[in-house]
Amino acid sequence: MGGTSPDNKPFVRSAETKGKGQRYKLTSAFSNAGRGLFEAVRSERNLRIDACMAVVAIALGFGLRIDTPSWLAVIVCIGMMFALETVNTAIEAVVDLASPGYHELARRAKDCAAGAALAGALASFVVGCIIFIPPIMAFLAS
Ligand SMILES: Nc1ncnc2c1ncn2[C@@H]1O[C@H](COP(=O)(O)OP(=O)(O)OP(=O)(O)O)[C@@H](O)[C@H]1O
Repeated sequence: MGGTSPDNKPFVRSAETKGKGQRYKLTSAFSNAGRGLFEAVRSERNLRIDACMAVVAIALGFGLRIDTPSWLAVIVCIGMMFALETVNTAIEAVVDLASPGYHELARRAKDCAAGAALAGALASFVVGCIIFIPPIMAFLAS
């Protein structure tokens, strides 16, 4: 479709053909994005921890019958964490490609990407505390 890589693996769309108006099927775009998410979850411990936290939050949400605004906050936090960790994984891969050896800019890029994921995780933790602690306390007191 769009040429081959040096090791003969087909590009869905190469940088060369990108600007020439070549059609790119929506199904291919979804399949590549899904593969990226799957690979990130498989390779990144932090994403697997996020997935476990998401399952716990959803179970608590059903168990404690949280309201619609709380569900919206939980869903946004889960989506934000998966997005940030996946972008962090992408940045790590690009940095490793561009700078396999030590470089101060590589360090800064990776530290900033990790910092973004940490900021999202801290915000999600606070949101989780605000949503879940009051009903848990009420449940324990009853
Ligand atoms: N090429 C490099 N040059 C300079 N420092 C680097 C380089 N690669 C990694 N580092 C430093 O090592 C840290 C860990 O990098 P690594 O690639 O192991 O990420 P990681 O442990 O998978 O991070 P995360 O937990 O965010 O997924 C980076 O945050 C950075 O400070």
